[in-house]
Amino acid sequence: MSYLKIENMEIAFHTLKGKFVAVNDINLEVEKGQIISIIGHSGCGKSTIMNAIGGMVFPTKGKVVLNGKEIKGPGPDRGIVFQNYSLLPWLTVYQNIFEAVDAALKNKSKAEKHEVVEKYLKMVNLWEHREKYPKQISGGMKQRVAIARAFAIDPEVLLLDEPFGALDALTKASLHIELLKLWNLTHRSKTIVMVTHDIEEAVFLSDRIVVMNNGPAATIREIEEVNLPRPRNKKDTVNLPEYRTIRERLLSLLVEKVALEESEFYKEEEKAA
Ligand SMILES: Nc1ncnc2c1ncn2[C@@H]1O[C@H](COP(=O)(O)OP(=O)(O)OP(=O)(O)O)[C@@H](O)[C@H]1O
Repeated sequence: MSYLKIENMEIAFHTLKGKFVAVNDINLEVEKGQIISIIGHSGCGKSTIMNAIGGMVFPTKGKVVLNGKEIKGPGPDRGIVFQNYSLLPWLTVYQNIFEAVDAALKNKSKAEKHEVVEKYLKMVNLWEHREKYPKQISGGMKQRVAIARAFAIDPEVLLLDEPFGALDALTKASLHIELLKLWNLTHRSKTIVMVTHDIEEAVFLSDRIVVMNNGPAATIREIEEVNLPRPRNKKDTVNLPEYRTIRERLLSLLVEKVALEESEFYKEEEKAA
């Protein structure tokens, strides 16, 4: 039995114009410890699927099962990292992580909790910056705090919704390595589901990539297996022929869609002329 399983899921929203089906007929099985990315055009339901795993939206058909139990709401077994960092501005870097650890790790003593915070802050090279407030650190540093916090509270599943979306290429590349470092530190036992628009990021990090069709009523178009060797580093991995093959395949899947839509647009224009 799979660790995380999405079965025949439809998610519809009630809108002023009636029922709007965002995603339909979603079937996905994820093994424990895998890193999965979901990619697709804007509005194809990537965040909706993530939110269903997070227990923040509910399937209108089908179900999401984690570790044998149907997901009925949010829980400490799942940690979420958003693009906008979601740090509390009135707390320091240290306090932002400590508050979360304090609330989540109920069985640990205060001293053990401080050890956890220190360990993860050091892992993401932010120990020196622990007394700063979010407004005093860069976007990349904030994202590192958010990721360290997510790992520190030790959820079994990490849900990353475009976690590196707003960052420049260099910061992004170093955060990819930080993420894999943290994942290795936990003996690759954490299951990670990530939404991204960045094909290269998806290939570099993932074991499998879910490519969505466009919405409404979006479905899974294809699931690509990424059998690149681990541990991965940017320099070697991006030069592997398999890396390029998967990247090209994903590009053609996503760009083909844009090309088709564009040709429809021009046909409509011709008709109108
Ligand atoms: N609460 C809601 N009520 C109504 N419609 C919604 C709601 N949440 C999402 N939708 C719609 O569902 C569709 C999928 O949205 P979702 O945010 O999951 O897409 P996405 O693939 O993550 O998009 P993006 O890449 O732009 O972030 C969109 O058409 C969106 O407008």
